[in-house]
Amino acid sequence: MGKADVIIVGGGVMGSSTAYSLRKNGFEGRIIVFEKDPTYKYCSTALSAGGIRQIYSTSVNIRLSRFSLKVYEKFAEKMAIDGVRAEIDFKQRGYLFLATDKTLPALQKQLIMQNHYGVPSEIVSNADLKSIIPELNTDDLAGGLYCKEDGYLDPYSVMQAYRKNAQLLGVEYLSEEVATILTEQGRTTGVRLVNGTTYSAPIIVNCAGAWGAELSEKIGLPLPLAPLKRQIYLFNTTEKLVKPLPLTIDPTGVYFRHEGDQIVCGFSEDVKPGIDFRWRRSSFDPLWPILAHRVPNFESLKLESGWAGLYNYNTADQNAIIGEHPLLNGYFVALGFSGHGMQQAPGVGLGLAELICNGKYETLDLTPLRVGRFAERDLVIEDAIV
Ligand SMILES: NCCCC(=O)O
Repeated sequence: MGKADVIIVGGGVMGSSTAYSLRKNGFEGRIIVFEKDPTYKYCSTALSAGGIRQIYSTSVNIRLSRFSLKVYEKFAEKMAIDGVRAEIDFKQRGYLFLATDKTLPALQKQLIMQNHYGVPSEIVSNADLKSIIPELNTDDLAGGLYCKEDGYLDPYSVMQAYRKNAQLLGVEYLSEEVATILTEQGRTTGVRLVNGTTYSAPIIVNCAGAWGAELSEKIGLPLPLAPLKRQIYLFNTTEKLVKPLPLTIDPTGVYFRHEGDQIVCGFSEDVKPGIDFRWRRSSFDPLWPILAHRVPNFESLKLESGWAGLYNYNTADQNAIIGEHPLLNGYFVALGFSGHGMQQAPGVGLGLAELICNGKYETLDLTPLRVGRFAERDLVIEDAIV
């Protein structure tokens, strides 16, 4: 039997940010991260669209995302190894929610809370929209909510930088799959791997993403989570846009941004919950007219490729579930990010590390995202879920 002080299940961005932050917070014990797929082929981090925004409607999401964005701004230098910067291609080209007459008042309300926490978001007019995206069709719009500090980055590079830095600090990564968490008298005692080996540890952190719900359910602690397929498309336009795009969200929910010279776009389709990575070209058909209506240059687009990833979707309130489980000592979770995990990973890792090392949050209060909120009927109602 192996022995550790902390076991983290899942080595994606959440698990790796947590492992790294534990070390940075002075945790000296043995930390093992079990990652079943070291190629990260199906990991939600690697398949994410990489949008980084602070424009949310709830205090906890705004604070957590703002903290994380500030980390990303200095990430390349801070995570450099042997003088080699950890480039993450963070392009602060802004985030833009386009609004109709109907949706603008809700965005105006969000703005007050965002500005209160120092987020430099602003309500922009149709004329402003034209200066941000000169080709935009604003005929049916009433303006938008824009934050120029926001943008997009390369999620895989962020995850790898956390992983490499954690390893340099002595965190062990083992390419094994955890079959179940072991418990005894109301506390965690370790994990059993699919290969039959057991590892003991007083603290287990479930960062298993889309597979995290199943792991929790096996020990009788179901969480309101479901994996949902999300497809992303990459296309070319013959007529290039004159300016780089912010990550732009159409009132229909279709979003798009530049990826080099190409455009990445996505949409949260209505799908049945389940593990499904099949990318279908035909799913793009309904998006094309929406894109062509919004930016006439997209009329003649050429769909090049795409991929499908999974949201670890919180079916109760579409927000992260973070912290120690109230019914099992030593069992911590960071799950349910519902498509906004990349925007929060640095803050989540730090928060969990503080909670594990010191028994409380110090830098950022993430209590609103606690596991117990479902039983307490104290949900976090967030209006800005894409
Ligand atoms: N979740 C896809 C990217 C858009 C957003 O949530 O900001």
